[in-house]
Amino acid sequence: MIQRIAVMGAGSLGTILGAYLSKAGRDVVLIDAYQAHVDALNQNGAHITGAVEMTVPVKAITPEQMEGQYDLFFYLAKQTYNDVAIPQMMAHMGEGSVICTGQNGLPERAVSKAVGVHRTLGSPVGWGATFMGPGCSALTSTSQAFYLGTLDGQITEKLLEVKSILEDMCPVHVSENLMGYRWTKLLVNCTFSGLSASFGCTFGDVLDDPRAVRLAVKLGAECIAVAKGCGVRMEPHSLAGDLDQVFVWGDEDTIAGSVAAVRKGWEPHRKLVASMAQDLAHGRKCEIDAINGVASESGVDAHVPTPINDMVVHVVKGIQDGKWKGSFDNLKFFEGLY
Ligand SMILES: NC(=O)C1=CN([C@@H]2O[C@H](COP(=O)(O)OP(=O)(O)OC[C@H]3O[C@@H](n4cnc5c(N)ncnc54)[C@H](OP(=O)(O)O)[C@@H]3O)[C@@H](O)[C@H]2O)C=CC1
Ligand SMILES: CC(C)(CO)C(=O)C(=O)O
Repeated sequence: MIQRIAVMGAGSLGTILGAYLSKAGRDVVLIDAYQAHVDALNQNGAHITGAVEMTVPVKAITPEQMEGQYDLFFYLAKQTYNDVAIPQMMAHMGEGSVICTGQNGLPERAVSKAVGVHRTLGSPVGWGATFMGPGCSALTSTSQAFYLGTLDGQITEKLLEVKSILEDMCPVHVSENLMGYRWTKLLVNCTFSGLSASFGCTFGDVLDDPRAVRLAVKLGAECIAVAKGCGVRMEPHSLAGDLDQVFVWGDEDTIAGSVAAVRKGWEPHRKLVASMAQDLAHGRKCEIDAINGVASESGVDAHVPTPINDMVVHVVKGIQDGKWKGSFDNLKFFEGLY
């Protein structure tokens, strides 16, 4: 039975999930490395703005203040912090404890390597958030969903318990095919998040630029080919639309049809700025290796070429290393590839 819950990494997403679980009366603590944020959460509550407005009293601590065992960790720190955060959680887990990772990419690999497949759940997140400052996060999606599953496809009692906890916030779609959800979310991040980071722009700016939106189609087609090559059957995701209609690469008429479908389907998300782009704007390392980097690596394993994903990794790493800035000038790197 899950009683003690921890949200590990209470930033953009974790502040919001923690607020909903606290509001529902759960025994939940928000754990974050940013002391001023932890102090603000304890003093003023979690202030959620954007698609909802609410301020909820919450309990918050830093990782060093963790005590005893937690039954469930919702893991929402960036994958760039895995080396520190996973051991911190492991020190406070019992045999029956689980980590449910909502991180982007294919994050169950690192978590299950550390704690075992039986203590790993995956929960691709179908909504967006932006950290506004100590104590405050903005919910940037008007509708929200979680997707949930285990690596071995079993629908366990623990999984169903976690489902009912996440339902304190929004609908939860459970499937035996977690990797199907993962790859659809990975496509969302490889396409629009990768380009939002490369060009330092919103999803809407990608839609509006004829070359960028074409690149998004080609990136999506690469992801679908790699997923197929890896034997993954992709599942529907609220942010991605009908993949087989939208991300088809072929002759010019086919590409024009895909571009039109992408523009229509992604219009509601035009204000989103990818969390990778936000990290770069703040001079931080972003999750590029865990996103387009993972698509490229999986392409190598599946013998599927991924030239556009490879180039997104190159461009974003160049921004991260201060070699160039995120701007539409970076379209030049993709010339001749699409
Ligand atoms: N934001 C979004 O819209 C979405 C994000 N995601 C994914 O969810 C994950 C979390 O993203 P997001 O909420 O944006 O991330 P944020 O960076 O906003 O929040 C993560 C928080 O974790 C803190 N942190 C870092 N290390 C530790 C640690 N060892 N222990 C506890 N806390 C720690 C960070 O502190 P500090 O600031 O001091 O580093 C930060 O406050 C990522 O994998 C992201 O890709 C998925 C869907 C949407
Ligand atoms: C799709 C998106 C933009 C949702 O906010 C996301 O996953 C991210 O920013 O990392």
